[in-house]
Amino acid sequence: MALNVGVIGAGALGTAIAQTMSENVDELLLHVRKQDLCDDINNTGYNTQYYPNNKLNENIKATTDINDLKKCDIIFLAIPSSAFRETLKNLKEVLEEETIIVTTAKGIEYPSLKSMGDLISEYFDENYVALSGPNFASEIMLNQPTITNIASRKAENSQKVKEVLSTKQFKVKIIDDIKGIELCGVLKNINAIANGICEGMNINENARYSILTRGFKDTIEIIESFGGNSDTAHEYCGFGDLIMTSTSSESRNHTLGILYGQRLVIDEAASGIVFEGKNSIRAVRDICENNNIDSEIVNFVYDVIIERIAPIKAFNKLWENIE
Ligand SMILES: NC(=O)C1=CN([C@@H]2O[C@H](COP(=O)(O)OP(=O)(O)OC[C@H]3O[C@@H](n4cnc5c(N)ncnc54)[C@H](O)[C@@H]3O)[C@@H](O)[C@H]2O)C=CC1
Ligand SMILES: O=C(CO)COP(=O)(O)O
Repeated sequence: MALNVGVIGAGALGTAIAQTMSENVDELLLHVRKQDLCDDINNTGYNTQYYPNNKLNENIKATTDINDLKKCDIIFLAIPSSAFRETLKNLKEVLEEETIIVTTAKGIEYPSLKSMGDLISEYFDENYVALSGPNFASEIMLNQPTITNIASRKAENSQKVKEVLSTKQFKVKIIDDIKGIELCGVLKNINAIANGICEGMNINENARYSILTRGFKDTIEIIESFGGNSDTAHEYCGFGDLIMTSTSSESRNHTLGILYGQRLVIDEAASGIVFEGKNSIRAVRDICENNNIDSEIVNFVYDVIIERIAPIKAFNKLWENIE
């Protein structure tokens, strides 16, 4: 394929989608922050930090120089949402205005309440595409069957991104709801934490799945209030990702919830693990307040994680109010 494609972020997801797309392009540029990891990838063919047992395809070339991305038609940002603004500022110095930027991050900026797409359009007009779905990176890396959704403001951009991403195993479905797709990714993380807290406390399954049902309903309400389409909640990026991450021990957000539910507090910053949901709680709570939405699930997660209220006390309040 003639398109030049780059990925920024050689972490779990960036490496996995680079591997997938390298099937479709002549050369895939993978931007890495650290020189030693960049050298490892180029010299050994392994991302020794994230996937020491999976050989990368030979046409993946790592670089630490952002100027190398100048020639890219499409750039995927596979970095945490907290790193978006700084990265976009740097990219603005080197990229052409028409470069398509794809966001994979499931986070939101606080206190601006801007989505990653909103941030991209601050620097690069409307040329962005959002990607989200039930997509554990470890499975994508193993070339296991996966579907994702993408959405954008320009149909031709979605089409180009679909072309570079699609393989026999990795399917891409275009939807027409840029607001909804991004919110689904953010809200499923809050639900994953909520269900993790309940699991950590050993709350019974009848209650846990009722809470998940309520979380799905709240997701729809929040999406609609933010100008999204409720149908998006029924997509892979909605229902699929919500259920997957709320119930799977592979999810970092779900695991974080379990730890809080067990009252085991870890040093999250020192762990270096990306817990997007934790960083989104205040933003989602503000979105609810601004739109007069009273989400018991959002309040529950806020009470336990931010206010540090005892999980059982927070759960009793949730259960009293849930209908
Ligand atoms: N891991 C997964 O299964 C999936 C992750 N995502 C989303 O993708 C995003 C990235 O997640 P992961 O790849 O899992 O995280 P990760 O922690 O595995 O990788 C993050 C990458 O970003 C780089 N990075 C961190 N701070 C940076 C900064 N300030 N400037 C430039 N680069 C920086 C790191 O060096 C690392 O290469 C998150 O928003 C996550 O929610 C979405 C779908 C699946
Ligand atoms: O978004 C994901 C899979 O779709 C990954 O979820 P976690 O960030 O909770 O691990």
